[in-house]
Amino acid sequence: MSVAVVIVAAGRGRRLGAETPKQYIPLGPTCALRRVAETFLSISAVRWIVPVIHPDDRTLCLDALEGLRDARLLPAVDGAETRAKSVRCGLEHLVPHGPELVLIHDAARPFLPTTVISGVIDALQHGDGACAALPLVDALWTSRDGAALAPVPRDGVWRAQTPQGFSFDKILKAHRNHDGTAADDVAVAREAGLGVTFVQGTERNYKITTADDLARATQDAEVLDAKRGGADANSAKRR
Ligand SMILES: Nc1ccn([C@@H]2O[C@H](COP(=O)(O)OP(=O)(O)OP(=O)(O)O)[C@@H](O)[C@H]2O)c(=O)n1
Ligand SMILES: C[C@](O)(CO)[C@H](O)COP(=O)(O)O
Repeated sequence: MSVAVVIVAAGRGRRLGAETPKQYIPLGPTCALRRVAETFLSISAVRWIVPVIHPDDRTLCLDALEGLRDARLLPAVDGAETRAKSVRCGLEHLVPHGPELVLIHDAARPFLPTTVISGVIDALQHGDGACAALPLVDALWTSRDGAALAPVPRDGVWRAQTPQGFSFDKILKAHRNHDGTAADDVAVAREAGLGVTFVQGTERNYKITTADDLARATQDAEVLDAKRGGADANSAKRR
């Protein structure tokens, strides 16, 4: 199965409110966009990767991806004013390549384990759509003016993550028929009547949305890079 990847990175990070869009903020030596690109490049089934960026971020993107010399990493394309419209820009760019499957991932989720990617690809052998997700564990409430009103049943409620993967032709058609407002691609797929299976995500694959998330990501990057540095040093000693 030929697999393409769309990395959506055209957002402005308004809820974080930093000067630089969050996908380009250094997390240790490398930013979220580069971490995500490197993770997908480590998967041999992946044949094409297209980053979708804001037109104002061309230089930031070139700096972020500098030195990643791999023909599978295609030049970045411009996104649009909503996430769904940005995804569509990426999908349209992949049309000439004719992939069978496409994985769509947020650049703002920097710590994506390769096992989650494999889980999504595996699930696509049996259906049109698959989404990394986690069952909800906290109690859910409605409220008014900050006061608790009523509990909301949480059985069967999931928190969607990315990657969200699909048969390429079907999700392209779904996006072409969609108005560009959906929060994620599962919503676009369901609107088109496609089946989507949830596969096991992980808490590590969180999205940087707020300042707390950025602080957490900065710490996680330090721990992860230290571990990797240790592992690299050990394997060099064994050689
Ligand atoms: N018009 C948009 C909006 C979002 N995204 C991307 O979609 C992912 C998830 O979006 P979100 O966390 O909402 O990012 P932002 O839109 O940047 O954040 P905010 O809503 O706080 O402005 C991010 O990787 C973001 O770059 C995109 O490519 N194009
Ligand atoms: C695509 C997504 O990351 C899945 O959780 C999410 O829908 C992005 O939406 P947000 O509302 O901008 O956080």
